[in-house]
Amino acid sequence: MRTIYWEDNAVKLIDQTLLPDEFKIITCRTVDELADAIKRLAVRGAPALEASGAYGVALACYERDFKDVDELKEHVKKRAELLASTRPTAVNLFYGIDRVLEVVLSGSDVEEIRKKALEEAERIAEEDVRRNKLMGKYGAELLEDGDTVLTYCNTGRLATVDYGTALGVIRSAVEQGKKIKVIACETRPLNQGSRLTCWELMQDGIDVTLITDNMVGIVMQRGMVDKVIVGADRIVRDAVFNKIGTYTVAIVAKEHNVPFYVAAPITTFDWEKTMDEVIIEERSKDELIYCHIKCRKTLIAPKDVKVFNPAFDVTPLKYVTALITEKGVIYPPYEENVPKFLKLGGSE
Ligand SMILES: CSC[C@@H](O)[C@@H](O)C(=O)COP(=O)(O)O
Repeated sequence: MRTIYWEDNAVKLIDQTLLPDEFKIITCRTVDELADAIKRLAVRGAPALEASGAYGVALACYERDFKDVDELKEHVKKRAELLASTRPTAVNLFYGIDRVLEVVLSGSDVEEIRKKALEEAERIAEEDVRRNKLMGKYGAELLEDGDTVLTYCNTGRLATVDYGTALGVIRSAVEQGKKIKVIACETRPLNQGSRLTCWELMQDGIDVTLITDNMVGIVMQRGMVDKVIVGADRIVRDAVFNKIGTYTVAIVAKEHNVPFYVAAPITTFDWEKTMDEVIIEERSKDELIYCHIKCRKTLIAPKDVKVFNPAFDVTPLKYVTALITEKGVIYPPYEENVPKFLKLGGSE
């Protein structure tokens, strides 16, 4: 089933804060509800955020009655602003919002706009699944039978509409009959690796071993890792933004000559920008000082301790062996090669 979908004039999504303990679908009938789900990471992962932004703008068209088309457009613009304010780093969120908003603003009839906005959102969701499969196909060529792949955060079907980016590459290699083992990092503070990646891979019968984030050094030093594949929230001219901790993994991989691959769709590229121009989301102190799943109120640090909690970090492109996209695998020099791939078109 899909991570996020449209049903009965509402956006439905798997609540990722509860997994693996509980599998629950949330129904968002208003943009406020969807914005809240995005902020508290009930839906997360750059491509899933792209679909969330797209469905969110479509949802704004259905939220209430409008006396005319101008009133609808004003309402939808405000709702789009709210969606855009939820999370700043993953560029895909803005891509999804803007694409559907453009459809809304170019329409001239309320019913027609509603229909076309929803069709556009559904198209974006379909494109995500298609491009993940393509990324999987291209990326799987980099994996050999018997490889152990280390991955970080969750880049699977839960982080996308379906199939996944970095996990999609692993999935695709396994579908080709290759024996692949995965080492999943826990990914503190919200444990997307231990809670989501391990759950997803085990559901598919893919061999996965969980480690804490501070075990990356020892597994590389012992030669237990053949390749690293991670996803991305934004790829700029000089760096990859991804879940906090990715940079450390990249440096350790470089030290041990382990190839470090990043799998992401073309809509994750923001090639006009450089690393200094991107906002890194800082999240609540509570994520570090409390046990945050179910036992939310158990202190695991002194309540008054000072906390720094950035959600993402910046990995300079010099650490990246290749970028896996739905258009193919891009190798350095990126300055020269990425623009050629971007010219091949958007998300397909
Ligand atoms: C295919 S998902 C790629 C990235 O979005 C993923 O690695 C990541 O960093 C997600 O962060 P999150 O804070 O869980 O949204």
